[in-house]
Amino acid sequence: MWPILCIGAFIVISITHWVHRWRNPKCNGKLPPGSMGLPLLGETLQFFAPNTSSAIPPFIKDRMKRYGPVFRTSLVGRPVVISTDPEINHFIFQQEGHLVQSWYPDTFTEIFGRQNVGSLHGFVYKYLKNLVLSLFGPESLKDKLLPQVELTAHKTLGLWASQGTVELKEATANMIFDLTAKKLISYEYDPAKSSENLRENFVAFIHGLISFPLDIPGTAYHKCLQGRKKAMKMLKDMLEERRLMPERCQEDFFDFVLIELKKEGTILTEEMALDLMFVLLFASFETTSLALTLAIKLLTDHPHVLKELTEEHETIVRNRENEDAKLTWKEYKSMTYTAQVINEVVRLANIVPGIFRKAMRDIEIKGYTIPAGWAIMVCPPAVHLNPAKYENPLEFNPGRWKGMESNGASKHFMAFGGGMRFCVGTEFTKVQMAVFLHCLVTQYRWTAVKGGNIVRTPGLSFPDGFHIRVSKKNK
Ligand code: HEM
Repeated sequence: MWPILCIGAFIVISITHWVHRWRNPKCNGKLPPGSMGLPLLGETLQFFAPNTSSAIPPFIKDRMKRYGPVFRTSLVGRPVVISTDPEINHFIFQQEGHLVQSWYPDTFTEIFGRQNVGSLHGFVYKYLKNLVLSLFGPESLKDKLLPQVELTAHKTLGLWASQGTVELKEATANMIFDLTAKKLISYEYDPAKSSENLRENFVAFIHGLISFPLDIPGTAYHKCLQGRKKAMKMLKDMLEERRLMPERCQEDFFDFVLIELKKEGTILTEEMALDLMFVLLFASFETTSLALTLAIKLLTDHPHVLKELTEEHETIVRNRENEDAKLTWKEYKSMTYTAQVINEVVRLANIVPGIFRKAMRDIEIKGYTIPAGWAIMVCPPAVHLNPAKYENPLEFNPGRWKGMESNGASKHFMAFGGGMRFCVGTEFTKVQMAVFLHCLVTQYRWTAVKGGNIVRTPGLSFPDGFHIRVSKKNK
């Protein structure tokens, strides 16, 4: 009897001690206020709970009210400090490689690969970043990508006009995926040649990425992992096939990789190259298609903005010697109001609801200590919807960006991140959005048919899609 009682008491004391330790983590200073939630689960379920508003996510807003702009919590088994404070966010971005390091939950690494650019640091990271910039940076955009983007937009819009209704999120994602896949690996899906479509493996990806990490059949996360496996196999097979082909000069990213892998002392590995291709394919189409879908939804709901935008683009066409000439870089750079519309769309879209870092040592900030090893989540929606900075923050008002069109990143605008890890695809996104809008408003009109409702988990999604009917304008 006594031994059983003793064992029982020992178990109760151990669990109580463990729960107490969970709720009151060790810290060599003062932790930010907050709750660590339930043991192991933390506050993960509340964080991922769907909501249909475009305001600051309820999870964040409630805690800002209760604890102030910086608070602690636990997400997917990790202690996290969440910052909604523009000064702290800015400081964190500037500390990359010093006090903090880019870090994402293990689930992200599982999906994007251990050698993906977001998980690499130091000179290997710099090497990969330069590689991406050579593909999608300003020089490449100006000389090669701008005409390709315009051609793709024209072709796509022509196709849509010949169809009944189009579900915009899926249709823009397909358009962008095709363009990026062509640029990176010269991939074009041909059902006559292969039953496997690379694009199909990326379905519902953003949903799975920012969802509860439960790897069992039926969950979004599981679907995501299965998609990654199949996509990686296809990419690997394609690279193998290319290796067996006669050497050709550099036409796409695969050619570059094969040349680079042959060099003595190269730091590029096949795994790194494949993870990079996967990340770029995902990052380019999933994010920009959400931004474009929201842009068209907002333009549909705000005819006065659409009118001003259309006027800007019609003026560009009118001022040309030949109206059918191709868009030039100078014309793109002259799209001032369009740039304001794009900034306003990405401010409201909050496509990336959290940017993660890991504290490399104890960080003292505004009277609090963030312990070494903890995750830090910078929260862009809280910054973008701050009424002290953006009057009527939920209003779609592109004019608020007048004079600040070329805003890269600032303490109050971090849709594309900030500091050393600032998004390398920013200008590519802006070119794609501006050129697509140019082709759309100068040559086509559209009407909304159904859908357009938004859900955030906390990543943005359109659960019923956004269905529109497109027709050619009568000139
Ligand atoms: C609306 C469109 C986009 C949004 C909102 C967006 C947002 C972001 C954000 C917030 C980051 C910073 C992540 C961090 O600091 O940890 C980032 C990084 C990154 N983005 Fe984008 N992005 C977009 C489009 C693109 C495109 C089109 C590409 C591909 C060409 C791309 C490729 C990348 C890459 C490779 C990184 C990692 C950079 C690094 O670690 O230094 N993004 N993006």
